[in-house]
Amino acid sequence: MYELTIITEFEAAHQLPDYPGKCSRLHGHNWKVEVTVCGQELNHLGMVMDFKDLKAEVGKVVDTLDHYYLNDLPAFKSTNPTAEYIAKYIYDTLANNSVFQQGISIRCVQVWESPRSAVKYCPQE
Ligand SMILES: Nc1nc2c(c(=O)[nH]1)N=C([C@H](O)[C@H](O)COP(=O)(O)OP(=O)(O)OP(=O)(O)O)CN2
Ligand SMILES: [Zn+2]
Repeated sequence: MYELTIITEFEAAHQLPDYPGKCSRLHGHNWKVEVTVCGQELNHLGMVMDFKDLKAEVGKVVDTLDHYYLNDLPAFKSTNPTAEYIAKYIYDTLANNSVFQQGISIRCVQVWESPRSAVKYCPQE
C-alpha cells in the first residue's frame, strides 16, 4: 500500500460560543491541512495519483473555507468549527468525491490550528 500526503493552508475566522475562555471570542487562524490518501496500484507514470491532481481536489474543498467566518457556513451550522469538525468536513467532502472511490481512498485528514496544536481524523483506523 502506498500513502501520499499533501499539505495546504487556509485562513479563516471563527469563534467557539460556549467555550470557557478566550476562544469564545471572534479570532482567526492560519490552518494547515494535511491530507493523506492511499492506493495499491500505480498508473503508467508510476504514481498512485499525481500530487498536482490531489492538490487540486483538496484545494476545491479548502476554497470553501478560505477567508470565511466559519460559524456562518452550512458545514458548521449545528457544530462548532473546531479543528475536529474542520478535519471531518474536509475528510467527508473528499470521501464523497468520485476521484476517491476507485482504488484511491482518503486515509486521514490532519488539521493544524497552530504550530503546536493539531487534530488528525482517521475514521477507518
Ligand atoms: N481539541 C480542540 N481544542 C481546542 C480547539 C479545537 O479546535 N480543538 N480550538 C480552540 C480555539 O480555537 C483556540 O483559538 C485555540 O486555542 P489555543 O490552542 O489555546 O490557542 P493559542 O494560540 O493561544 O495557543 P498557545 O499554544 O497557548 O499559544 C481551543 N481548543
Ligand atoms: Zn480558534
